[in-house]
Amino acid sequence: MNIIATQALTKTYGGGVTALSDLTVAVEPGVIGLVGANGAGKSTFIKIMLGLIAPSGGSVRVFDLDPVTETDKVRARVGYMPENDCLPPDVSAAEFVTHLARMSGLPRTAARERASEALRHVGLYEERYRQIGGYSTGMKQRVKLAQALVHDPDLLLLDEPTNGLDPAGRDAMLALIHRIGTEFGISVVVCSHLLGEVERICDSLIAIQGGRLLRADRISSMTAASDVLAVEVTERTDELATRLGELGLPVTREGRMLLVPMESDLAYDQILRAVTDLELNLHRLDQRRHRVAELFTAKETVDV
Ligand SMILES: Nc1ncnc2c1ncn2[C@@H]1O[C@H](COP(=O)(O)OP(=O)(O)OP(=O)(O)O)[C@@H](O)[C@H]1O
Repeated sequence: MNIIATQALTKTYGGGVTALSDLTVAVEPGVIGLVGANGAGKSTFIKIMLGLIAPSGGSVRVFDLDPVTETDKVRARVGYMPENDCLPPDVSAAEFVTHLARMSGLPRTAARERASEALRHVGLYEERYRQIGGYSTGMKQRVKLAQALVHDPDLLLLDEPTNGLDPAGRDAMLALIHRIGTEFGISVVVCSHLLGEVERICDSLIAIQGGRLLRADRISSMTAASDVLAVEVTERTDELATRLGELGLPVTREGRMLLVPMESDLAYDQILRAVTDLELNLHRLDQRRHRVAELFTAKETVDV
């Protein structure tokens, strides 16, 4: 079953900015990366799924519910971690997360227990009675994640969860998200402009550019083997390139690697023979895999 399905979803803001255009996508459960450059329309998509803003055209269903007319039902099943800093500095994490649990409808005692549990899951149990204002950026991001988890949702929508974190903090946050997705059985949509980050922890990707869908697929399909052979020798790469050229193979060089299209089954054997004839040490010879970054035509659109 799809957890999210859109049909020709479009959002035009006042002033004529089209943030989403004709977006049709069906999303299965799992850890899903929503990637695109700044301004691609990721936050707009998330806000529409939460019923915070209405689409200008097309439709969206979350757990087969309409976020516009069944907003409460959608929010009961969805946890949201916003991008911006939005935490009150003068209360403790325990008080804040308990308060949000109460707002989601839990009785007082259950709310307190669930808040402690959510803060334990994100690694803030020991620090939960300290005021949020004294927390580091990484701890604040964890509080935001805990409040998204507190009402035991089936889907988490995380908007740029690694924002402002140093490399170690990023790794820890990504590991935590991956654990939530795999161990808790909650589906997670991780929204990011950093393709390399989401690629590490997601099963599938939705890539958008300028509000339009580039591709939605499992990462394993996106990185399927290509019809190009990559060959690398430990030294004398130029000599091998010349020899392969003489054999009529169209060779291109990429750093220390030579790339040869597999136009026929012969290419593989010809390369091996050339390496042997020249008495070179073969470092690698394999079918090159597609890279997810190839999705984005212009290199500068995402940081890989
Ligand atoms: N409330 C608004 N009014 C007018 N234009 C808006 C509004 N919110 C977003 N936009 C515009 O819509 C486009 C998509 O913005 P959105 O925030 O959804 O992108 P994003 O992919 O989340 O980018 P970022 O990573 O920078 O948050 C941008 O051009 C943005 O300037």
